[in-house]
Amino acid sequence: MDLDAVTKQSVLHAKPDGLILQYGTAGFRTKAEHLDHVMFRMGLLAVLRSKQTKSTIGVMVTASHNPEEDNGVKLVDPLGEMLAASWEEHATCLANAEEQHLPSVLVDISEKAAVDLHQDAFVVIGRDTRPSSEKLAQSVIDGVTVLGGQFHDYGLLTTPQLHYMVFCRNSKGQYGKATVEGYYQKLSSAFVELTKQAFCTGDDHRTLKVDCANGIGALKLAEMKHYFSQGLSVQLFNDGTKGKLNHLCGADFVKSHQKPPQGIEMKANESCCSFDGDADRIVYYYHDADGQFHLIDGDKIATLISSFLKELLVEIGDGLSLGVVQTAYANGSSTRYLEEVMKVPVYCTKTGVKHLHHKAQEFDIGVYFEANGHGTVLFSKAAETKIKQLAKESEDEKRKAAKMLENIIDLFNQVADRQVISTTDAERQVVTPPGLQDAINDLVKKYRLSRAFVRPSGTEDIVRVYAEADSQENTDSLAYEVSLAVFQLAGGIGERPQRGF
Ligand SMILES: CC(=O)N[C@H]1[C@@H](OP(=O)(O)O)O[C@H](CO)[C@@H](O)[C@@H]1O
Ligand SMILES: [Mg+2]
Repeated sequence: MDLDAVTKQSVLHAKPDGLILQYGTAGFRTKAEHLDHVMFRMGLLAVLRSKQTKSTIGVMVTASHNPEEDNGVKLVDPLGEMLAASWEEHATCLANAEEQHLPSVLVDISEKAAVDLHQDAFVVIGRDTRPSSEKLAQSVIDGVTVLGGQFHDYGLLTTPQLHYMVFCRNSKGQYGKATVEGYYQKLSSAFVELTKQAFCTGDDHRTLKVDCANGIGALKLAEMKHYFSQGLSVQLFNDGTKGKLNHLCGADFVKSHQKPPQGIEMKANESCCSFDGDADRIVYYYHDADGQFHLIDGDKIATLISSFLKELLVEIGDGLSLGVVQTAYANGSSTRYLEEVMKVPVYCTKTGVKHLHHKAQEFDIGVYFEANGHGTVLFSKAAETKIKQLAKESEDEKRKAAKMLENIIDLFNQVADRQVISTTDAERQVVTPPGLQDAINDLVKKYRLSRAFVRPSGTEDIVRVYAEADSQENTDSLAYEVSLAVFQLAGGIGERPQRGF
């Protein structure tokens, strides 16, 4: 490591004095103007991680569903998963080191993680459409090059595409071609094949209206839609030509307001969906003939996918295990339905794709979704081999089911001070401050079929309050009462929470 060169370059990406940031639920996130040094340093860290794993590492510049003025960065590990937890700590140390300590922190990380500094390093970089992203991606590149790493800058990419590129490169192309065309080809041909197998006659022409949150999803879907042939016609809305990123649109808006985004025309029973700012979330919705809005969020998507998979697994009869992973934000009825009606085991992890992904890897087939629309299905290597074999060798009905599963494998890109509040039990119970959990328990008891919990966000400087109950009115009241308890017992500042916030 040429530490003198690092010190010299770092002056051009100086850390604002006293600024402390945490590698949170999905990397670093804050106002874009505070992130230049973090980007440079994540370039440095990506090189060390690449040397240590002897693999390509990804860096994605995005702040996902957060406002346009924010930005963020996350690292992607060799198999396309989120950065390992032990390296999140290194990331936080490196991002917070004062200028003069930067060289020693780099040496320290290399020693602790037993990085072979003679090894080559390769880093791939992607970014979303935020005005600040291009310059910040250049700072990542500066960090990579000063430590002698090689890189490929993909420029504008969705988060799932960057995960895909990393895995393709590390599987030496076996997973697919590490290009955007490779991505479109792989996923669209699996989709087209599967719809041929699964649809009944009469549904062979489908239209889907897509709210792209005025983000990167619009650019990439505009390219990808030509690959679906005639089986699916895609119409783009909120494509970034007029509106602001994530403003009054996108998956987060639709999920948290439980209403359609602005900028989309919906007729009765038309299928619509929304991405978030980096297109790694999706929620579907429609208006019925009476104008009632119906949301198919992550919980419902997980349920639909699991029931489809379960039918196919029964058909192939091969005893492969199926499990569903959710977070505390999953609606209680979806958990009950999966466990009691579908008889599928359900597990709850902390918020954030990295936690769900990890748990889902324990099954032959692991379905995981956050209620807000992040999710995928993971197939173990053993399950994939069995399915491929059955698709070739077995009898008619079995073979048909196995062939569908084979396409499903390819369809999923398998590659994911508020701190006074601390939590346990997959974030469903408050540990500190004392008294807050008792207060929540008392409030929950007042309502039927109710649940509530609170936790500090890992992407924004806020405390999130979750509530569910038997009616909208009761849910709103419970949410209001819990937020008052938080305000009183966790040292709330500023205005007291208002009813119907
Ligand atoms: C309740 C909620 O939606 N939380 C989101 C949000 O995390 P917070 O730690 O809650 O801010 O952003 C994460 C990254 O996009 C996403 O994984 C997660 O589900
Ligand atoms: Mg996102």
